[in-house]
Amino acid sequence: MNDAAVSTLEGTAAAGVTPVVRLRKLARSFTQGGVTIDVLRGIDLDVMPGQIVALLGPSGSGKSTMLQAIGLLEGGFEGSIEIAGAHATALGANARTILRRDHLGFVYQFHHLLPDFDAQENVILPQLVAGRSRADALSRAAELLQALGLGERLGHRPSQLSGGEQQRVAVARALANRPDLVLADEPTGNLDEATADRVLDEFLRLVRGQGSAAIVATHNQRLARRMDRVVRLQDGLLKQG
Ligand SMILES: Nc1ncnc2c1ncn2[C@@H]1O[C@H](COP(=O)(O)OP(=O)(O)OP(=O)(O)O)[C@@H](O)[C@H]1O
Repeated sequence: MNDAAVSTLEGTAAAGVTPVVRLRKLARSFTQGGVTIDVLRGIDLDVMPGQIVALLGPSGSGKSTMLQAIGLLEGGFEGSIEIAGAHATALGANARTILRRDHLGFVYQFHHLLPDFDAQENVILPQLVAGRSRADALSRAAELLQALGLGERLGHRPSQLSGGEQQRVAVARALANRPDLVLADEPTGNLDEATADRVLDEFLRLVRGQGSAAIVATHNQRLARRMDRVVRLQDGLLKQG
C-alpha cells in the first residue's frame, strides 16, 4: 500500500479528496438534575469516501450521541461538522434536512421500519422523498432486497419478518439512495451472533460494492475488526485503533 493509501486509511485527508465527514472539536454536554456530564469533549475525525469505520466504546461512552451529531438530527453541539464539504453547523433546518437526504443513510439497532408498509414500500419511501420515480424506486428496492436474500419477502410487513430479516430491510432502506455515508448504530446489536455476522457481512459487501463510507457503532471488537479502521470513544475523546 502506498503512503497516500495508508494516510487515507488512517483518516488524513489526501490532497484534493474531500472527507465525507469532518469533525473538529465536537463537544456535547448534558445537564440533568443540576449535574452536567461532558459526553463528548472535543472530537476530531475525518472519514474519507468509501472508508468503513468501526466506532467502539463502552456503554454510555457517547457513540449514539456522536452519530446523532453527524446525522444532523439534534442540536446542542459545539464544534464543527462538515458533511461532504458543507459546514452543517452553519445551516438552517431546511438545508440540514437536504444535506441529510442527499448524503446520509441510517441503520439503527431497532429497525424503525414503518409497520403498515411492506418491505419493498419501506425501501422505496426514502427514494421517493429524494425525487426518484416510483418505477425506479421499486426496481432499486427489489434489487437490494434480492441481494439481501429477501427476494421472496418483498410484500411482507415488518411483523411478518424475523428480526434478522427486518434488519436487512433496514439496511436496504439505508442504502437505497446510495448515500456517501451510512451511519449505523449497533446495527446487529439486537440479533443472535450467527445472524449478526451474516447481516453484517451483507451490509459490508453492499456498502463496499456501492462505494459508500460508513461509521458503525458497536461494542463488539470481533465485528469491528472486519472494518477498514477502528476508532474508540473513551472519556469523551476519540482514540485511533
Ligand atoms: N438526552 C439526554 N439527556 C441527558 N443525558 C443523555 C441524553 N442522551 C444521552 N445522555 C447521556 O450521555 C451518555 C452517552 O450516551 P450514548 O447513548 O451516546 O452512549 P452510547 O455509547 O451510545 O451507549 P450504548 O452503547 O449503551 O448505546 C450517557 O451517559 C447518557 O446518559
